[in-house]
Amino acid sequence: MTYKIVVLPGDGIGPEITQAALDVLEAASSGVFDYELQYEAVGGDGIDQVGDPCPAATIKACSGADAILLGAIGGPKWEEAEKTPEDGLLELRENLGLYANLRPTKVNNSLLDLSPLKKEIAEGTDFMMVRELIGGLYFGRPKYYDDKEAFDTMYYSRENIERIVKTAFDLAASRRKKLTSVDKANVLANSRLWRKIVEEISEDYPEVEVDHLYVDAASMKIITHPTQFDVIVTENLFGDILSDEASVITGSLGMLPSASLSENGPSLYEPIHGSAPDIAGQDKANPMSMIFSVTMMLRMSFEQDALADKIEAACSQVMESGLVTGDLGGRAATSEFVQAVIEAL
Ligand SMILES: NC(=O)c1ccc[n+]([C@@H]2O[C@H](COP(=O)([O-])OP(=O)(O)OC[C@H]3O[C@@H](n4cnc5c(N)ncnc54)[C@H](O)[C@@H]3O)[C@@H](O)[C@H]2O)c1
Ligand SMILES: CC(C)[C@H](C(=O)O)[C@@H](O)C(=O)O
Ligand SMILES: [Mg+2]
Repeated sequence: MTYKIVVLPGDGIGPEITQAALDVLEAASSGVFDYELQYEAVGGDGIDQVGDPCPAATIKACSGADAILLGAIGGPKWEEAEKTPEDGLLELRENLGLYANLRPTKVNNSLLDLSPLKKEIAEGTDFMMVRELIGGLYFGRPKYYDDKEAFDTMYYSRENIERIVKTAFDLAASRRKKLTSVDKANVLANSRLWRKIVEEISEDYPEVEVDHLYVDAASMKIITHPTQFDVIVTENLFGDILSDEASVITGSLGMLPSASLSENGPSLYEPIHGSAPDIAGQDKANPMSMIFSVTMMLRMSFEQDALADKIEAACSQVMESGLVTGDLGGRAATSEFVQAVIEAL
């Protein structure tokens, strides 16, 4: 069976790390996993190619794919566009119904030196953030600003909260059976409903231990006690912020992948970071976020666990040898790192 993977390289370092990860996949998968790639435009690339950051052809191709890989979008060139690359990304997520964004923070205990945290704090960190991806302040209407005032709308329906919370409970039940729900129920109406629904659904999952944290305290505990977490579930904006914070425990934002799931359609895999315009085009980007996005795809969309393990083992071996990119304190170029991973396969 030949699987169809739609590839959206995007902008900035997006195309560089996408190519790097696909080179690794090609070298590792020969004779084991058969796939074909279809490239489509998104973000600034979509604006440049067809005048739209979320072209209809891209949505159509994604809908018919077995999985989607996205590099990153955005950059100064398109900041003033009528429809920005970021608008395009949100439109893509909404159109594909990608409601659950899974962002794993897992520390490799043989690479503890890469973490800015003390070894004894970072060691054993392994949690999954489940970020609601198509609701909340990002999508609520009205949304408006002029020179005198601005407003955004934070909106969640019961159905949308139930859907993401159930996904998080299912995940916790398959892991270490601990779920932390992060909200701001001491201030926000949205969070009050969120917390109530988490409590209701917890009755269906007696084996899962549940606790609630306010988002400000959560941001502190993620850094001081990262091993205390198993699955974290939170709304869109909180999840955006907390996951960039969490990534640092592994050593760099350039390490974190994600999987975005819909109810029936294909899943989309992308790094959690952006297009890094400050290092784009310089062969400096850490491709690990994209390589891990590919291994998440292999596991979650194609049940290719052995292939994913093989790729990750080769990456660990290279990083353990000290060959890492600048964000992790090393000097390796992206191309040099990828070459070493391919040799280690
Ligand atoms: N999903 C996405 O495509 C996505 C996510 C976040 C930001 N963005 C967009 O990206 C653009 C830049 O935003 P930003 O600078 O705030 O965030 P960013 O995530 O692009 O970069 C933040 C910092 O992390 C570094 N970094 C990120 N990924 C790295 C990697 N793989 N290797 C090494 N270093 C890496 C960058 O060099 C930069 O110093 C903006 O247009 C923003 O809207 C897109
Ligand atoms: C670019 C932006 C719209 C996006 C988000 O906020 O979701 C990004 O920060 C992310 O984390 O994927
Ligand atoms: Mg973000």
